[in-house]
Amino acid sequence: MSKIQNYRRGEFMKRIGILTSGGDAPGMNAAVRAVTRTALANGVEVFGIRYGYAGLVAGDIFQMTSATVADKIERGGTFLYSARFPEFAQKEVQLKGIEQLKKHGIEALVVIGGDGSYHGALRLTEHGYNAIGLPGSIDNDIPYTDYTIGFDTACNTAMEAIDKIRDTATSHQRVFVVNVMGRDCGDIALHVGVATGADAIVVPEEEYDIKEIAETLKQGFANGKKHGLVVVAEGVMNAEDFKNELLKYGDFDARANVLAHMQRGGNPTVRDRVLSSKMGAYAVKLLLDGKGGLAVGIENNKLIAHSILDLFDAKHQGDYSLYSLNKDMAK
Ligand SMILES: Nc1ncnc2c1ncn2[C@@H]1O[C@H](COP(=O)(O)OP(=O)(O)OP(=O)(O)O)[C@@H](O)[C@H]1O
Ligand SMILES: O=P(O)(O)OC[C@H]1O[C@](O)(CO)[C@@H](O)[C@@H]1O
Ligand SMILES: [Mg+2]
Repeated sequence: MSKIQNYRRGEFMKRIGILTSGGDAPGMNAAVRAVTRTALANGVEVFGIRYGYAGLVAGDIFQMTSATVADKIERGGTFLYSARFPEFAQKEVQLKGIEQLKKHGIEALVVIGGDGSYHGALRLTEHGYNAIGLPGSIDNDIPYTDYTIGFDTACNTAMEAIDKIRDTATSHQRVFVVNVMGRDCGDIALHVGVATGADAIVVPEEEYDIKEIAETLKQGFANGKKHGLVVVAEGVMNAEDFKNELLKYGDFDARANVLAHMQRGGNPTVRDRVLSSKMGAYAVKLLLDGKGGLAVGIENNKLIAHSILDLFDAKHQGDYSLYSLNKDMAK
């Protein structure tokens, strides 16, 4: 792996920085709080960096106290703000970011974000600044972690929205095709589909047969069901297009619905707050141990840290047993 600075625990490390990057996720604030409070408890000063890597390069950096992170654990979004800043893939831009870190005496960084943000963290570590990544993304698309920060909240938000959709679907005996987020990952669709009793779940990781889905829906109505529900991961197909395809195989009264960014907002659930708190504290421990270029994860309820490099060769493994489980229950 890349260069590692060997700070001794608490001895040389005086200041760390923290930023949030990529798509925001509920629980990011709880993670920032955990990092800040844990660092302060270990005698390390903490600097917040606004607007992800864009703010790092621009020098939008401020010292945080315990009070800065008060009243934040329950809030959605990220109070440090986020940004997509593709310029950070360029070495000269990364070096500008490092100049800012040096200017503020910041010796190491915690980055909360997705796979793109991890690339930035790895580059900083390679340039001699230890950076640790925390998986902040609603998509649950990051390898070597069972769950990402924000996934549970997003699933609950989508589930509640679909429960409401079902009220109107039943009243009118309609079929609803609902898009949930997840870009190229079907985890939100799988979990939410099972939790809402969907007739079919469509995810990028599994083959689907639209004719078979139409038959399941028809059978449902024949069995006395008063509504139909198909949960489609956004990466597979737009809900409107999927609905139109479905109508080729069945004479349904159907509607399409895209839940979109509402899934990214809202107060984090207990699970997300606890996960964020554990991961944030662990990231500080790793930095105090002189480690960098690592991504924090949780596997079988145990905190782990993997080289970020390993993550780029791996693919997140979801619980695909949910797919067949749902198929059986939809019959
Ligand atoms: N190859 C790279 N090298 C350095 N920095 C990168 C690289 N790729 C992405 N980044 C930085 O990380 C930021 C976030 O990346 P991206 O937009 O891919 O989101 P993400 O972290 O993967 O989150 P999500 O996919 O969950 O929204 C980018 O805007 C950029 O600043
Ligand atoms: O509109 P934006 O910010 O580009 O993000 C949309 C994407 O972000 C994600 O929510 C991940 O954060 C994806 O599921 C979605 O495709
Ligand atoms: Mg990403």
